[in-house]
Amino acid sequence: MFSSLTGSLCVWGRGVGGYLFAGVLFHLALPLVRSIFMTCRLSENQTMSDFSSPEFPHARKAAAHREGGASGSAAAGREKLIDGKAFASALTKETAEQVRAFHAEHGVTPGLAVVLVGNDPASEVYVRNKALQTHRAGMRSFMHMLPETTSEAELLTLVDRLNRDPEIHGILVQLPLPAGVDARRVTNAIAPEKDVDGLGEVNAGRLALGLPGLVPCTPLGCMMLLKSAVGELRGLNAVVVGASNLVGKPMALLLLNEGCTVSVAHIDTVDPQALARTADILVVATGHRALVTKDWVKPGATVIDVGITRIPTDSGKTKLVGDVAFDEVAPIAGRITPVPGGVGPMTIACLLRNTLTAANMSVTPHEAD
Ligand SMILES: Nc1nc(=O)c2c([nH]1)NC[C@@H]1CN(c3ccc(C(=O)N[C@@H](CCC(=O)O)C(=O)O)cc3)C=[N+]21
Repeated sequence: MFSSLTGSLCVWGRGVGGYLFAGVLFHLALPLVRSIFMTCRLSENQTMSDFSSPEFPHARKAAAHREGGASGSAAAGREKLIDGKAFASALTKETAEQVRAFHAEHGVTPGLAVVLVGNDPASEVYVRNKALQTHRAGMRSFMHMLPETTSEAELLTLVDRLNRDPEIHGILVQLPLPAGVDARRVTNAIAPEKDVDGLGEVNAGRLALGLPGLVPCTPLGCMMLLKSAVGELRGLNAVVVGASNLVGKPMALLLLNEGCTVSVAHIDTVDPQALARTADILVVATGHRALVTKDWVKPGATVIDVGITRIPTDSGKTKLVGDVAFDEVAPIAGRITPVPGGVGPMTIACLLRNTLTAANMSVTPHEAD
């Protein structure tokens, strides 16, 4: 088994940081942390000490967070926006530098295989952006575009081949898969050390246990944004709306591992709005556009919008909208991610990070835990 998680040192904080192996992996992780703080400074006019100062223990921070709404009622200014696009671009730049260093040291270029079956529009958006970014980060991209009619057996054969291919360090099978294909079986067939989506049972179990592993890209990206916007999360009330295996569940676990008090609202929750109003941190991942209106949000809360729905506009074009009614929520939120330009770009940047982490694991001898 593998024993590290470079891309999310900052996310796991002391919980999992303590498990990290020294050496090359720290070597990788530290510049990343620096870059994240650097990005924070750029976007928030804060200094690194603002994040680590002992003068801000979590209790005071939580209290300040709860009171934040009073002054946050002006129209949403730019400073309210959590700029996922800028953050992701800094992160990918950092990854690219580390890919170069990794190549210089090992003569290996990290390779990512993406398997897309059929033509789900959300997945196509993702694939388009991802291919671009992979090359930008100096990695190799192996695309497998398969017809809607591809059988489960064919997919399993392909995954098996990719598992054995030494040029491939990360494998991502786009979801959703066509009806008739057991997505769980396919996802789980990916070797855990190449499972850059973190959706297999080994990595999901590791996350649940607070052990290092490959963490699902979207929740990982959300955590990075949260840490940059809020700093210390310990003691804050977090509500995750949506309980999917892809986002909601791993998100809740990451927040729990950071010391938040976490609630998950889902389809059977009796009063999700009332629950959401208790949140200092509100993460919304339901796929229902504009579900979360201002009545769901406590003034001053930090709102992370994972939703991404493409809708037609009056001018006959299309646009992307989130699960949060941005125009009415932004004025009362403390900080908020936009759609597009929020979580989406972070998902891709974290996928590249995870691929580099996986490539590192492939060259670094490590013991079983
Ligand atoms: N195994 C798996 N893992 C995934 O992470 C996964 C998946 N399957 N299937 C499809 C969804 C969708 N998804 C997106 C990621 C980034 C953007 C993204 O970059 N969005 C840009 C906008 C792009 C544009 O303007 O078209 C933004 O929000 O700013 C979109 C969608 C990952 N998914």
